[in-house]
Amino acid sequence: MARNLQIMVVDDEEAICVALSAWLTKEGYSVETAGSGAEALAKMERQPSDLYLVDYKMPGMDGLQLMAEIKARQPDAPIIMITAHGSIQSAVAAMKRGAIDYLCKPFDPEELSLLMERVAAAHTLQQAETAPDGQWDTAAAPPAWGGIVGQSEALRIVLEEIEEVAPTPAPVLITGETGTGKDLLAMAIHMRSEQAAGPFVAINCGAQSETLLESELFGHEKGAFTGAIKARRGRLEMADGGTLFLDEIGEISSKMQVALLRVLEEKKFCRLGGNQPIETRFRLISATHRDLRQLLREEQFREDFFYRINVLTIHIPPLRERLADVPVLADFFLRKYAAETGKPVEGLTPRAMEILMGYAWPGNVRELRNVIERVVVIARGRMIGAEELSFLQPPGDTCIPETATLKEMERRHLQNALENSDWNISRAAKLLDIDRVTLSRKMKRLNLKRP
Ligand SMILES: Nc1ncnc2c1ncn2[C@@H]1O[C@H](COP(=O)(O)OP(=O)(O)OP(=O)(O)O)[C@@H](O)[C@H]1O
Repeated sequence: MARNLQIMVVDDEEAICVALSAWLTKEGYSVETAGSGAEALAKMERQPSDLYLVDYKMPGMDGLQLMAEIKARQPDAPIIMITAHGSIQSAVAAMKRGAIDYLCKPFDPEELSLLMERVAAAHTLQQAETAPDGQWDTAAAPPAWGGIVGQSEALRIVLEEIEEVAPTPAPVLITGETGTGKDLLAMAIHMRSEQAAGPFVAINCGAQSETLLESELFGHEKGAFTGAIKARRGRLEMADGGTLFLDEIGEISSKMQVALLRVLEEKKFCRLGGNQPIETRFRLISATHRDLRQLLREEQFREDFFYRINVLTIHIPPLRERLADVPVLADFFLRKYAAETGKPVEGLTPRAMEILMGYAWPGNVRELRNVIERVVVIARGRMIGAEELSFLQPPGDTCIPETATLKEMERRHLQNALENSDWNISRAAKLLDIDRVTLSRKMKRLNLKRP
């Protein structure tokens, strides 16, 4: 995935520059390297970066001196100091002089990944906030919201609710159909919360088996189970001082609900295979596309856990109930994919837009994004016409009647994807942009079987 962040890595050890550059490039960032402070400043004159990763100990100009030089030229530039393992003093010195964080050598890829995501999110938000005009053009519109595009009244209300709940420490439950943007909303809450400077740690509870989820959340000690060759921190630990986002919370087992409830109440836990309590304090945000009250009635969800995670609720309506967002989202994705693919596509014809507005979007914004990506890739001219969107109007019996229930629509939609993939679950899941486990679960629930 291409990310909108230019990073400069400054280190006199070439191996570190090469390794960091390769890793960050793989993660989708644009990277430039410099072997000394002087080289970094020269490169910066030509092309300033959005983020600087600077080694503390370098011959000639050291990390702190370089940081002062960068700040003199680019006062708002975020700088992360690279320090040797265990060198807490240098990390503290760097933070005191304005570094936003520090990284210890050798690098923990997971930590690096989280740190970069946090910086990238802050950067997107800052860019949106300083953009001359956002998508919101009414006087009552909220300030720009990093990455959240829309102009409907329904979305405006949701964003207002976010402004209200974000600064409080209370757990938030975000509900809404799949693909409505719950992840983006969770991130927006984090960015406006007291923990904004801390980590935002997300985990999809529905995408993995219970054992894996448990070890991802709690971490484990060395030898806790076969294959645990070294100790590993879990997400509960990583989220300390920040936000823990539990996506697809409706999918977790009763046993896991009990375990998490205990952590939420005691604010401490033990890694798997360990007996040393570890303290952790985080803001909890959960999300689900399921009706948790229904799950409560069916006794598939615990009441105590439900009330614990559901102190504040934010509901994001499906796209078909906020059609005013469709044109701006379509335009946003069209520009994005045109820029990424280098295609000279400029817009949609009025008839094409009518088709988008008339479609039910069972997969919500994610589906709209995928549709636009697809039509940009196949586009021949500068405008996308109705014929390029004809696949949104399935012929004959696959046509979904206007009175269809959501469940029927979901079933038809999944069936279409499965038929288009010869009932290959991996391919269909990719087409639908969900994971295999979720698709298999949905198939079971909707009683969808290969004919
Ligand atoms: N208002 C929006 N503006 C821009 N992009 C959006 C918006 N809403 C959703 N998206 C994009 O649509 C895709 C799906 O959004 P997201 O993953 O947040 O949905 P979700 O509700 O969390 O889905 P799921 O329940 O499947 O996890 C993402 O690529 C996201 O960036």
